[in-house]
Amino acid sequence: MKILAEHVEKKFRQEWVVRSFSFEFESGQSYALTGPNGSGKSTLLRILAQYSLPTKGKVNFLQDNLSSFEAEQCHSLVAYAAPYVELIEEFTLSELISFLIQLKALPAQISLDLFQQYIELQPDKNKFIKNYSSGMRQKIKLGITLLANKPFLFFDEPTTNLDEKAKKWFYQKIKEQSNRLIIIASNEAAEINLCQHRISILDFK
Ligand SMILES: Nc1ncnc2c1ncn2[C@@H]1O[C@H](COP(=O)(O)OP(=O)(O)OP(=O)(O)O)[C@@H](O)[C@H]1O
Repeated sequence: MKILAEHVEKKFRQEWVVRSFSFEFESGQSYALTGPNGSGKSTLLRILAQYSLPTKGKVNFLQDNLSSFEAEQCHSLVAYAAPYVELIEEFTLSELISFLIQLKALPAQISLDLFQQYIELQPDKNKFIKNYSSGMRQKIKLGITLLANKPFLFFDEPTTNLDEKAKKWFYQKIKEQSNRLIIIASNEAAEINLCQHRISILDFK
């Protein structure tokens, strides 16, 4: 599978954030999207995930035979973790996992125990998500994204709020991926170095 971006441009009022971005992303590969604060990494990441529309140009998700997925299928191909993608704060972790399974955002076989083992956290099962620490919430978001049965994984500043142990956990989980297409928007050297390819957004201004 591929993500094909063709002549993508994005303008907010008078500000061009991305100019003429064309790129082919392939399954089994990982890509770091880099650039200084405010350069447009998150904006471009959302467009590539088809969460928002470009001002000009287009993004297509392609099947192995290179035909495009139908627009209504695209959403089901993406798992996305970012500081601006919120968890449902009023749920406990157990309720959150059940809800995500119902939405098909997590596979049916994921249990609370399995999830906790995967994220290497044993938080209080009855605690509301809003009462978890910011690092724990971030790890939960990353766990949900990694465990989603989706071919395209998007991460925006994934190790924000994580301690060293949790960062190493995340790096290891990314290294274990082989068939998925991974895009990480980041300025962190360790996250950028995890990826096989590096794209500087400043080249598309
Ligand atoms: N909805 C919006 N309306 C107006 N301007 C926006 C909007 N979203 C983003 N911008 C502007 O687009 C530019 C790029 O923002 P973006 O968040 O994509 O950058 P970034 O590279 O991800 O930054 P950071 O590293 O700080 O997270 C900024 O000038 C920002 O203010």
